[in-house]
Amino acid sequence: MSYAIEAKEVSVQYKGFTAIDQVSFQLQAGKIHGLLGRNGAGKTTLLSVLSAFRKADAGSLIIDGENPFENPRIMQDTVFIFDQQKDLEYTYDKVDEMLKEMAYFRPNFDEAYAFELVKKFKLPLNKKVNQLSKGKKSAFQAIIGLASRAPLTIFDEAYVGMDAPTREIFYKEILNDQEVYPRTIIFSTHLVSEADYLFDEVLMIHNGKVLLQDTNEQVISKGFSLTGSLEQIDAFSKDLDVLNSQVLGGTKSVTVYGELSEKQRNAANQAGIEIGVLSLHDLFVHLTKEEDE
Ligand SMILES: Nc1ncnc2c1ncn2[C@@H]1O[C@H](COP(=O)(O)OP(=O)(O)OP(=O)(O)O)[C@@H](O)[C@H]1O
Repeated sequence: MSYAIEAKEVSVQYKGFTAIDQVSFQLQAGKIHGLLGRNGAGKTTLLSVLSAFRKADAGSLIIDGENPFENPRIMQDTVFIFDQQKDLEYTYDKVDEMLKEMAYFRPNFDEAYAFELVKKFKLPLNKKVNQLSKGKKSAFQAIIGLASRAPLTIFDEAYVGMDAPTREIFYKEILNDQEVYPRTIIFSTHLVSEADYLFDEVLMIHNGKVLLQDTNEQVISKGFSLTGSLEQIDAFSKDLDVLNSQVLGGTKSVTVYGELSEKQRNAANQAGIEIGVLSLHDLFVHLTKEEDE
């Protein structure tokens, strides 16, 4: 089971400051959506609306055909995992006790899978949750998020404190379990380069607005770099959407957002201009660059 989401002109304000500014998008059910945005872009605010933690100030939000706010069915089927290090300081139950209790709150919670994950993440079962290290607390949260198998599963920078090998286990588990038990997953992150292979679709936000939304494949296909002599690149790129440029001696390299026609590609090849691919990380960095950076 997985939920589709449709947001229309959703806005959220904090005392007059617009954190989410009339955003509209659709998230397809059963896909992994990467939510990318810089610090303060509005990711957590948006996710707290999608998980019905807070009500939008304007616009409409429909999840699986209904408004999720104060909606017991949708709320029970939504899991929102975020960095709860502070709250977990006051959780005195042991890891195994907590995991056993989860089945009362989460209709699809798979206890056997949760304990399998405990082994993979090497969590000490009989330690109290508040005594876990930072990374293990995040792993504990990730286990709840995964084993809940909720139709709408939201991970908001849920990897905080996990070391690189642990994050790798987390990412692989998302992919593997999603394949067997498809659900709608939204995964917000700054660590774009290491997590980009997870995403079916990408929603990029900037200053509270949607910058782009497309399949991961489409987004990546729209970015490329051109490298050649300064004069050649200047001439070739004058009508292109250049995001960034670098000059090294007589060589110039530009990052471009858009698509090259077959004719342009042939012309570039003939002129000896090198066409390179860009990663989602490169595009994210270039597309969200501020004027003074
Ligand atoms: N409770 C609040 N009161 C006032 N402003 C807030 C509040 N929470 C968030 N904001 C502001 O709203 C904007 C969006 O914040 P949000 O936490 O949603 O961003 P984010 O993309 O999750 O950032 P980060 O990547 O740094 O976690 C920021 O400018 C932030 O300062």
